[in-house]
Amino acid sequence: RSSAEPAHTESMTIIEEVVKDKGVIRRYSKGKFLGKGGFAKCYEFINLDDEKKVQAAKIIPKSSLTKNRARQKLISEIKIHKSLNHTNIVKFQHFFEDQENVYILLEMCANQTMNELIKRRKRLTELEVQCYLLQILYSIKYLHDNRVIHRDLKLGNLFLSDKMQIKLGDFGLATKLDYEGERKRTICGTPNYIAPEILEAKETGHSFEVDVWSFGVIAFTLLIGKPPFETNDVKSTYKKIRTNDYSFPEQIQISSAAKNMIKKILITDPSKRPTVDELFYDDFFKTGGSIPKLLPVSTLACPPSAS
Ligand SMILES: COc1cc(C(=O)NC2CCN(C)CC2)ccc1Nc1cc2c(cn1)c(C)nn2-c1cc(Cl)cc(CCC(N)=O)c1
Repeated sequence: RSSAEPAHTESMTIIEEVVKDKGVIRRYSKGKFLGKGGFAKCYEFINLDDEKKVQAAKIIPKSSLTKNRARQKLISEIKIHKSLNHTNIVKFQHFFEDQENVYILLEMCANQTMNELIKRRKRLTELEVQCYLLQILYSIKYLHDNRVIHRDLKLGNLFLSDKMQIKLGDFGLATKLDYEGERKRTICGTPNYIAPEILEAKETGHSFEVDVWSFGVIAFTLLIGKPPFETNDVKSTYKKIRTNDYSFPEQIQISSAAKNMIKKILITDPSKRPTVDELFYDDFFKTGGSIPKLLPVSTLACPPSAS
């Protein structure tokens, strides 16, 4: 600390207006509040020493890290996320701490998450779903090829960049297998689109197939407008997942290719589900025309065809 700075200011505020990262003397200006997740709060951070670069700062108060489990979870999230590098995965840019907080600086995704998109649009056209699902498949393939299981794939973790590219984020429940064939047996935190084998805590454990299950739930939600097992209480939702109790609403027309893909994925027995590599060749992605790499920003508000 420079002598000019009185010592007591650091203890008075929780998140200072200009936060200093002592490690490399970087200064950030705290911008608007973007939202929260668990104990973390997310703010826009403008990097005062790097052409005003804007980043998403996930800020975790140290007061929430007193329990060892919460600390281990954060350490695991940082360790796994730091090691990843893929265009459809949120870039982990930097992390540092001060007396009050841990700061994780992440790639800014200016068009929020697919949660907000679905809230605005109700449901998407099949062309849009093909475009988004392909990008999500690329991100999951990259994770699985690197022996990482995300374990909490959901619309709220699928961010949209300013160019409308999908960026998978939030590795708080992710795990890295130590060897091929390893099966995980425990998970903490409530994944939203949870696979039945995790619910049953099968002695056979769980693995990559849980991400494929969540991918199927995401596909259903984007096409229909709400998740397949949704009820108004968690216990009933878990029962529907365990008994594979879901159906396609009559009043919503979706192609048989879309229905068949979802039916192939939402299978209780994980060994019967397709792998990510197999899903790239599913009929749902075999369209006469080509699938756009990116959609126009206008589709945040209305379908692409209505141009
Ligand atoms: C400009 O960029 C954003 C804007 C907004 C936004 O407009 N949020 C409004 C804020 C005001 N309230 C009333 C409505 C939502 C939301 C997210 C933005 N970008 C944005 C947010 C981001 C990231 C990248 N980019 C990453 C990575 N992690 N997080 C992150 C982290 C946490 Cl802990 C919580 C949230 C909010 C919940 C959520 N899942 O969106 C987000």
